[in-house]
Amino acid sequence: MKISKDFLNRMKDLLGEEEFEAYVRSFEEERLYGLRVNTLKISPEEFINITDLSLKPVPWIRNGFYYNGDERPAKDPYYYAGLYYLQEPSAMTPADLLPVAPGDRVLDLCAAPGGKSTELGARLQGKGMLVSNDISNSRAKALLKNLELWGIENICVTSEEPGKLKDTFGPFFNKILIDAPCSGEGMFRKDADMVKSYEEHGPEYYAVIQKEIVAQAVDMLVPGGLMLYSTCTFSPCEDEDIIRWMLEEYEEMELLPLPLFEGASDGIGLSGCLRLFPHKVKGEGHFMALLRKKQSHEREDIISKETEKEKPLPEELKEFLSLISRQFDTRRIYMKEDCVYYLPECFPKQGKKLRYLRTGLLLGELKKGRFEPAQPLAMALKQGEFKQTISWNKSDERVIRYLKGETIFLTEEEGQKKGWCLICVDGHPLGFAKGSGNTLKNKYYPGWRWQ
Ligand SMILES: C[S@@+](CC[C@H](N)C(=O)[O-])C[C@H]1O[C@@H](n2cnc3c(N)ncnc32)[C@H](O)[C@@H]1O
Repeated sequence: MKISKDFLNRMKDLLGEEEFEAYVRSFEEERLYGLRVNTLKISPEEFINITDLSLKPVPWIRNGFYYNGDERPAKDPYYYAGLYYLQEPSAMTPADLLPVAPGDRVLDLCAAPGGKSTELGARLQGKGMLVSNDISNSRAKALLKNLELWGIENICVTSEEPGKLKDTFGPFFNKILIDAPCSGEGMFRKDADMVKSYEEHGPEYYAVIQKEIVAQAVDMLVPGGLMLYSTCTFSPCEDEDIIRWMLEEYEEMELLPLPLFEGASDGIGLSGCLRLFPHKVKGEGHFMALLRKKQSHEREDIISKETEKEKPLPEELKEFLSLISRQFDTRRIYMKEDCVYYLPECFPKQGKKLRYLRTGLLLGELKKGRFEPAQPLAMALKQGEFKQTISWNKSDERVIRYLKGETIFLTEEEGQKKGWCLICVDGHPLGFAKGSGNTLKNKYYPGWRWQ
């Protein structure tokens, strides 16, 4: 790997001679592979019991694990069931340090492909709302898939400039994550391509963008709300300098010191921030700072108290929802063209239109008197919640055949099925099928098929 002298000199200045040597030696070590367990669907302890992967815990992340680089966790039915997300261990830290709780209104401003949003969404446990945004439409599509695979139902996915979100939402969120676009110095060992893009756009280029994003985010935070700013780069001009600038520019913002853990370092020249270096932790490079907008109590008027009226639902939709043992609040059901969505509980009425890739959980489509359930609904269900469920062991060859989109035949023991069935692997939903005698017509979403 060819790293510019200029960058290495800057690192030497930043770290001092001795630590710099240790940093350079870290490039000879193998890159690390990590996965994070989806606590919406399974506990880390249960996951360890059922997986074939050889896992070792990431010491500072409760649901984070290292796996061996020669294993292929993305070719595993449990991956298709959304039980885990593949993520470099240091990158697990920002979402872990933003204290998100059920009921929060969370904005992940630079969210694609969803490494942090998936964790934030899991922490909401279906209550409150997560708005995940990325300016890049193509990256936002990957984000949407990851969030839906993960089974998060209270999401909105947008692809907008932060200023447009600010004009629409105003001060609305009580937790904001900015995982800012950056020069990526902390990822050189993991991804050699980062070195090439670094030559094109270095720290100074990104510092301008970061300030623009932060400025919009401050205005979207309610008083008392928390903001976690993170990058995967080392240059202070993208890290501590941005935080210092924010504190000077917005006197309502204050820095909340982050707790250090073994291997983590304090901010450079600004105590209370947190840095991760590849020569000190088993992970790549990261920077984080937690801030709060001052004022002790939140504004009461943020969410409109205006309540929607109960809506009459089409009969075919009512009939399908009766197969699910969960109460749907019909005021949150939103129909656009033939698609039916279930909006998050605090979805605000907005004046201006945003580029939404998704508003809430996609329940399905109304098709000439029928209702066809959608893949995201299957992923958001628990096995016991759907009337007719079929669960196969991971070793049953029909699991992969189902994921490939093939028609499946039931055994005599399984009996005959009629109508919609939720297909599961070891009790974890994969998608829908429609039973007709001993045949299951495959309804797995074609765009997600096993390749
Ligand atoms: C570091 S990556 C985010 C990684 C993501 N948080 C994750 O954990 O998977 C930064 C993202 O910011 C997006 N981005 C760049 N400029 C932006 C802007 N002005 N507003 C919002 N997103 C932006 C990029 O498209 C990129 O996906």
